Amino acid sequence: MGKRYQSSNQQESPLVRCADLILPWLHPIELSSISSTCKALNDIARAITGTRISDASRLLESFAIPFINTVDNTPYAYFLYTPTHTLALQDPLQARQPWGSEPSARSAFEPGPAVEGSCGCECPERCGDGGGGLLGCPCWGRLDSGEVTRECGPSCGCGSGCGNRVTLKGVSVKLKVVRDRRKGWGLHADDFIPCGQFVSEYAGELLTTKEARRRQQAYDELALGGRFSSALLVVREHLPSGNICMRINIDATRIGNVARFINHSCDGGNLSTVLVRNSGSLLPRLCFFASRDIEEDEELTFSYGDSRLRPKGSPCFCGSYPCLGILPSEYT
Ligand SMILES: C[S@@+](CC[C@H](N)C(=O)[O-])C[C@H]1O[C@@H](n2cnc3c(N)ncnc32)[C@H](O)[C@@H]1O
Repeated sequence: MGKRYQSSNQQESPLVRCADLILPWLHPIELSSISSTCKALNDIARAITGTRISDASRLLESFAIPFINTVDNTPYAYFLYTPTHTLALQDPLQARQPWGSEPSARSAFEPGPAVEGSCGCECPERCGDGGGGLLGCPCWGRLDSGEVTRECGPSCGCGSGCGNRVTLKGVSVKLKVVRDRRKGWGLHADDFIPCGQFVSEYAGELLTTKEARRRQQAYDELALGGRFSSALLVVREHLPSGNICMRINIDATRIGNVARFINHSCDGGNLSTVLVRNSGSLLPRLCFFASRDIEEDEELTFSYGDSRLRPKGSPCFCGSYPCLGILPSEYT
């Protein structure tokens, strides 16, 4: 394309190259019609950007979760939204999801694997209605460590109003995604969150360990180029003996929910993680609960791990008193 028509940040797309060949042949009326079409498209693109800024969750959560940026001109972060964990896609870079026009309040991704033939509870519409409170429901339970808890799920007879489906209803509190000059985007409370309140699942693609290692290597290389942050989390579920019994790799980098914006804090932050097992689901889900009362506007954080054990990370800007200055790197 003739450099005359190319603005400094314009990529030479096939469309622009064709335009350069075709436009010089047009009558004035045709040229002006093309010009007004471009203005209309520009208006539509601006409106879509505005809608995207207003809700990171694409209407897939109960409350809109806006992006707030007062530090630079990045309007929002682009990723595909899934409210719960989902099977890995062959090529997540090619996957698309409409965002910013007519609402499509339905996740397009396949939920995590189910246990075939499993049976859940046979409680009426709400567990506990049959007497005995939630304690009477066979799905209810919490291990002594408090790190794993059980809930009703796909194989249960109870309905969505059951009180033992706390984490299955998606993000349950008002949140916002706020830009920080050094940490990038971060998740903040947009209202007071009481201690013990369920906040969000860590949703993303479920990967095999081989695929997790492959992707982590690719992400590390991209991160060397600067301005790329990945969100691949490895969860290790331990037996009481302390031996690893299961590892779950959740990648929220391309497909995930707003928990992908939760930054690290060396003091452990204000969120605790709990593995929730739902009757009928093969894999547990990693869920965040408030570990203390959280004030409106406060950033939500948790500990990514101990950076003394994995000292290869980039600088940490958590600002907490015991900050070690290094972000724990994910060990895949
Ligand atoms: C799961 S993402 C969190 C969201 C991320 N800030 C973003 O903009 O998408 C993890 C990345 O966030 C950044 N990050 C998280 N906690 C940080 C901290 N305490 N200090 C500096 N950077 C942090 C790092 O780039 C890290 O790789």
